Amino acid sequence: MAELALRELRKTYRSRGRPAVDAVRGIDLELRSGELLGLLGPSGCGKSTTLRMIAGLETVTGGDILVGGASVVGRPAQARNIGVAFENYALYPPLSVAENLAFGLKARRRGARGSRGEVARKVAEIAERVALTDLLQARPAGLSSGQKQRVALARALIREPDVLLLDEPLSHLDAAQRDTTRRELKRIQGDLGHTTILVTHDQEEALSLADRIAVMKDGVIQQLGTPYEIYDSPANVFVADFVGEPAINLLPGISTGDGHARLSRTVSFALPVKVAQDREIVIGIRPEDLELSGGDGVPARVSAHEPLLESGIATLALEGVVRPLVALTGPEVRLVRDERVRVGADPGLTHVFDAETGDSLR
Ligand SMILES: Nc1ncnc2c1ncn2[C@@H]1O[C@H](COP(=O)(O)OP(=O)(O)OP(=O)(O)O)[C@@H](O)[C@H]1O
Repeated sequence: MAELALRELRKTYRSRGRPAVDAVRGIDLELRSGELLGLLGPSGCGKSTTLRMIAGLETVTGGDILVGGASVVGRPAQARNIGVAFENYALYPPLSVAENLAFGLKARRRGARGSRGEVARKVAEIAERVALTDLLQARPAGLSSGQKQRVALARALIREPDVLLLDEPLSHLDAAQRDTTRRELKRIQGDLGHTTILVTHDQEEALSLADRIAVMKDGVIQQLGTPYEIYDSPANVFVADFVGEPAINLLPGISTGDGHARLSRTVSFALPVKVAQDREIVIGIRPEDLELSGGDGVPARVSAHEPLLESGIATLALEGVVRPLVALTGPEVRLVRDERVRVGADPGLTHVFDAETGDSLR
């Protein structure tokens, strides 16, 4: 396995008669050998373009890509030793699973093809790893989405790549398959220790699989950190809003200068840091960090309560505040519409952002 580094990587798509699209605007990333990095962002943020440039399927407008310290930018895809498992599987329908896997091996070894025995041994070995042994003679059409996904993964792995690229590996799976395949993927990646980039728009996928996450928007990395760092200390409003389910409450307010944010004439929350008086800010409080208490706290009216099994979700109205507040409630809490409650938040868990730039002020 090798380290992977992206240096100031850029991509501008130019097509005649159309404005140029700056899809990737100077990305810097360093992956340790064996690390799994999640590249997370909304549709159109440049994730796939980044992956395709690393794989050699897309030209680079600027910057460099280094595998094990050596630039691969000038090399064609087949000479990069990078394994790619794409969203749409790209399996060959007339071939059996075993043949699809062997094909992956041969495609790279053109000229220096391994012996038949060696190919068969590698196919058997990788099939065992990803639990495909019983399906080696099946055709792709007869497989479930999760099984097809495992074949695509096995085909990328059989090349013993220096770097593994996974593009939305779980997006075609139903909820139950996604859970099991995600666990399998984590186990396999952990066992084999490939340096891996996983592209996804699904925060759960990124949070559960990745050692570190790079959150991307408009071709720029907004924040790079461990899942906990991203979740606990979002660098800006975009990251705070993109990561977390239900989404963080983001409420515009004015700093009072004495460690509070005023959200309306009667509603204010304590801030984790001192902010200059009259500065326009946005406070962020995660639904799970709000406490419904009988004692102190801000008066609120319940506008809806969804009691789920392990927890509930309360939607609350604060006096004079336009946006509703969403709070997670414990399994024992029963609320009715229009009930009056008090809601509070630990200032240590409250986030504060500049209203204009969106940057965190913590
Ligand atoms: N071949 C192309 N020609 C022109 N523009 C492109 C091309 N491919 C992608 N783009 C544009 O580049 C930007 C980034 O696209 P990209 O597919 O990398 O984003 P993404 O984050 O992977 O989104 P998705 O998850 O929807 O694939 C988008 O604005 C997209 O429209």
